[in-house]
Amino acid sequence: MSNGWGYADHNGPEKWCENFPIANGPRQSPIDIQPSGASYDESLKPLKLQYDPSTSLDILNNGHSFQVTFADDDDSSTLTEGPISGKYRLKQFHFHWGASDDKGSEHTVDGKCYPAELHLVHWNTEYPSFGEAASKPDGLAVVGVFLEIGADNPNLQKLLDAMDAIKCKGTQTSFTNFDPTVLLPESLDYWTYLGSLTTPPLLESVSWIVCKQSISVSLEQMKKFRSLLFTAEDEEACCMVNNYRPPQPLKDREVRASFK
Ligand SMILES: NS(=O)(=O)c1nnc(N(Cc2cn(-c3ccccc3)nn2)Cc2cn([C@@H]3O[C@H](CO)[C@@H](O)[C@H](O)[C@H]3O)nn2)s1
Ligand SMILES: [Zn+2]
Repeated sequence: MSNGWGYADHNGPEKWCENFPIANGPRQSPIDIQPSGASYDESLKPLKLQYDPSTSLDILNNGHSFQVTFADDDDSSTLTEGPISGKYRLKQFHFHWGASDDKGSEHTVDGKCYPAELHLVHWNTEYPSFGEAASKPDGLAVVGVFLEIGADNPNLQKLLDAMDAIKCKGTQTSFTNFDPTVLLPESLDYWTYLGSLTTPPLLESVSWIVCKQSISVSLEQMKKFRSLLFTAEDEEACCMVNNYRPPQPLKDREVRASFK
């Protein structure tokens, strides 16, 4: 790849293996979740997500998505229980979405794509930092939530209102007092499997926790996501859409369900 990774034909998911050979590794993400192939595991605990809104810091267009970053220097915002052991701190959340409503999610369910997918990224406090944790097989835990076209979702509005200030790559603005709990579905039933980051460096350090239930997003709200740009102010504008990696081979992995 002549320049950094992205989602275009010349630097997109089919090319990432050139600089990141782990792209063809044994535990890559996302995957197509096939509910009939998932085994109910009664030992799986309910997710325990405890977020302190005062830890939200800012919202950034990083040129691949937009992310809300959280202060992670103490245990104020954590994920515990569920399929993991120990305590994981919230680092950031971001989304992946499509150019049209028929695609955009990274995980699929029996081949069904959703228009967008939310990822809440946490790191294992067994390790001193996110960067250290990211290289360990049990270092990260990402909660995935599908977005489905429906009623306007008021809980997305604060994010959407901030988008005018982060239109271009490298722009960011303060984003305080936000509780990501409002972005979770009513039911926290989930599928879980061992996988990877879905963007380079594609590290195989993620316990994936994908919620069965989706949250709603309206057509107008999706248009706002698609108004962001992959490009910086001084570059030819390129709309930020289709920033998703397609499903990868399951290989020798099992998918467990927290529900019957
Ligand atoms: N589609 S998803 O699977 O969920 C995600 N895909 N990528 C995600 N992040 C980006 C990322 C970068 N690295 C990384 C790790 C080791 C060396 C170099 C890069 N891992 N994930 C999540 C993310 C990371 N960061 C920044 O990673 C830096 C390197 O560790 C760290 O110094 C900064 O403090 C932290 O802010 N922010 N977000 S998540
Ligand atoms: Zn992601």
